[in-house]
Amino acid sequence: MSLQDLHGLLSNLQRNPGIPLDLDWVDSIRVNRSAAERRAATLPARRTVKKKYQAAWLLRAIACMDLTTLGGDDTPGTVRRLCAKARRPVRQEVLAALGAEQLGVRVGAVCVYHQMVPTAVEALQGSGIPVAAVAAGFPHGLSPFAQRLDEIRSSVAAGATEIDIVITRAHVLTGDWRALYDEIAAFREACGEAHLKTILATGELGTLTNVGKASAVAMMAGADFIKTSTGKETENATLPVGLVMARQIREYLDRTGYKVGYKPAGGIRTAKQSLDWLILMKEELGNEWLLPDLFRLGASSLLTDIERQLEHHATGRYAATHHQPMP
Ligand SMILES: O=C[C@H](O)COP(=O)(O)O
Repeated sequence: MSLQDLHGLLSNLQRNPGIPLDLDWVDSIRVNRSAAERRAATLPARRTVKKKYQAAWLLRAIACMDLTTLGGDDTPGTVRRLCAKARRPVRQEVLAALGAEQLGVRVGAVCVYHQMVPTAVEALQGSGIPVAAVAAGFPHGLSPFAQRLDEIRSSVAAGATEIDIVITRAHVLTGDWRALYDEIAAFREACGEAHLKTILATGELGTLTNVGKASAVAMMAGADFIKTSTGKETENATLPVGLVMARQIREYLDRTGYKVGYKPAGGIRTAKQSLDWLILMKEELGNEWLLPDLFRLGASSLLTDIERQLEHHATGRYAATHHQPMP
């Protein structure tokens, strides 16, 4: 199956409509941090990707990547260059050497601030690559609620088909699950047909138990994806957090029959880290979560290292980083 076909599967997935808030379920969630850390530590050690398959796995990581720029210094020019990279993330000669020219390699989405949505939509026209916008007072989620809803609607009107919202961390830290549920459900409604990715900012939630509970509430409220971090917290995506969230996704599937996607984001910079995340998905959720409709890696600089590793697979040599220019 080509990577284009994988992207084609996107539209066939039934969206999670959400379910009523189930507080008994939320109360029952308890996470033992040391057990989660031990299990997460064994994942990269127990399962490695054999060298001959590594290039294919790295191409898969690219297909699942939300290529991101969320800088205060973003300009239409840098966003256009990023979109050009999104269309052709790996140099032609590297793909040719890997025998992967026909795969149609491209990224999962391009993720930008609202201001840059029209530029990205125009630059990606005809590519089939969705534009994701961060919204709802990103990164802290503390602007007036009505404004956060407006922001979502404006990004959808501008052409974003995926909306990455942030939650009010205080709702989690005070255990106000009803407020969290209502907030996310309102964001989902404001998204309309656009897919809702719910950023939990896990590094600010205090405990893994809170991460588990917030994951469950977000899915109950209708999140299409749950996502770890904004990339702006001190602690971003970690494997123990990934394990907790993946297990909640599995639990939600078992109880409701709905598949919710997963997006680790923030601090994922090396090809090796991207393989660790793919292994975690395969082990905990199975092969369907290795496809862009259910898995994304949010990253601003990961592609540079993946391209470097692919070049090494293709030629046996490492190129200087400046040979894989990013905007
Ligand atoms: O959602 C994506 C993150 O903002 C990217 O974080 P990063 O710059 O650490 O890769």
